[in-house]
Amino acid sequence: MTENLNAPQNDDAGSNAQLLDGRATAKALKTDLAERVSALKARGVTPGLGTVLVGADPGSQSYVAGKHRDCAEVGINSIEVQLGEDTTQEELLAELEKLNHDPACTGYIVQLPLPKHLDTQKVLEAISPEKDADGLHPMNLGRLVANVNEPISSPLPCTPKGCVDLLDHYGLDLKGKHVVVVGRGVTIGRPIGLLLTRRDVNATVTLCHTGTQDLAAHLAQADVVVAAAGVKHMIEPAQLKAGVIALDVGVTREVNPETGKAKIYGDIAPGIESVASWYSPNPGGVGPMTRAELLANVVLAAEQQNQE
Ligand SMILES: Nc1nc2c(c(=O)[nH]1)N[C@@H](CN(C=O)c1ccc(C(=O)N[C@@H](CCC(=O)O)C(=O)O)cc1)CN2
Repeated sequence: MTENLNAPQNDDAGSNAQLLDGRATAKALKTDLAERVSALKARGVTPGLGTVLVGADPGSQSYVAGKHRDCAEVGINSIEVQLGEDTTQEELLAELEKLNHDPACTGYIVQLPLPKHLDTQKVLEAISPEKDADGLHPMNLGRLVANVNEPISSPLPCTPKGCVDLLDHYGLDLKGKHVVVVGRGVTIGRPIGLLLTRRDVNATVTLCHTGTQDLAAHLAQADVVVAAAGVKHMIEPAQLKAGVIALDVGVTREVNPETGKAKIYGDIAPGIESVASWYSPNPGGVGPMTRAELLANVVLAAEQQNQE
């Protein structure tokens, strides 16, 4: 993190709210990744991303399709595994075993959430840690907890890494800032606290969840809010301090029954521009960063699996 852009403390702070543009930042990241992929290809190595989708949830289908479009954009090969809703745990584990041994697959993900009859934790544990493109295998999460990055740099969970890189891209310095994270899920809420409290970021983090007694009191104190509960518009901008940096991460996807079109809603209700100093919209903020970070993990894995 570079320049220090302290949150304004005055009442008209929101009039100059600036956009944390995830689409533009992800594009820049992908340009850099495409160069690294070209360098790998020049050495005869083509990275391959595998995705495993169980069932036909329209949101998950759309995210997986987006991941493969991104792969094509930067030159990564795609391996798509599509399984029926009634796939058993054993059948799913057998598919993962195939990917664990497939030399064309550098890294892969299992799209979440899984149908309820499947054991998500056991599934994540069955992914080879070296091919864990989501950074959600317990060994990789454990390395994040232990803050070990040498000699091998482990894959980091994509959404938290996307948040950190988005803030970094805009030169926002979180040193000494109080970050309030809302939501304790394994893909965002839990790991982001670990990233933001590393010495290179040096923020102070409060993790709020459904058991938090006075969420409003925590929100009112926050210099930075990471809203990752997945509850549509649960946070009103008026609950936040003037000058707050707001990252709207949670996703609620609603389909209009008349048009059949899906619309995305974040966790923060409309109007954040009038309160925040910086804000990430939803859509258009952390979502595209999540996708770019997935590619980054695949490229990193390919580089590490083929060290000169
Ligand atoms: N295995 C995983 N499953 C899930 C993850 C994950 O990181 N790994 N995160 C989410 C879904 N997700 C990635 O899979 C994801 C969500 C949203 C976006 C995105 O780019 N959103 C766009 C809007 C897209 C739209 O209009 O439909 C945006 O925010 O602009 C990318 C990836 C749960 N599952």
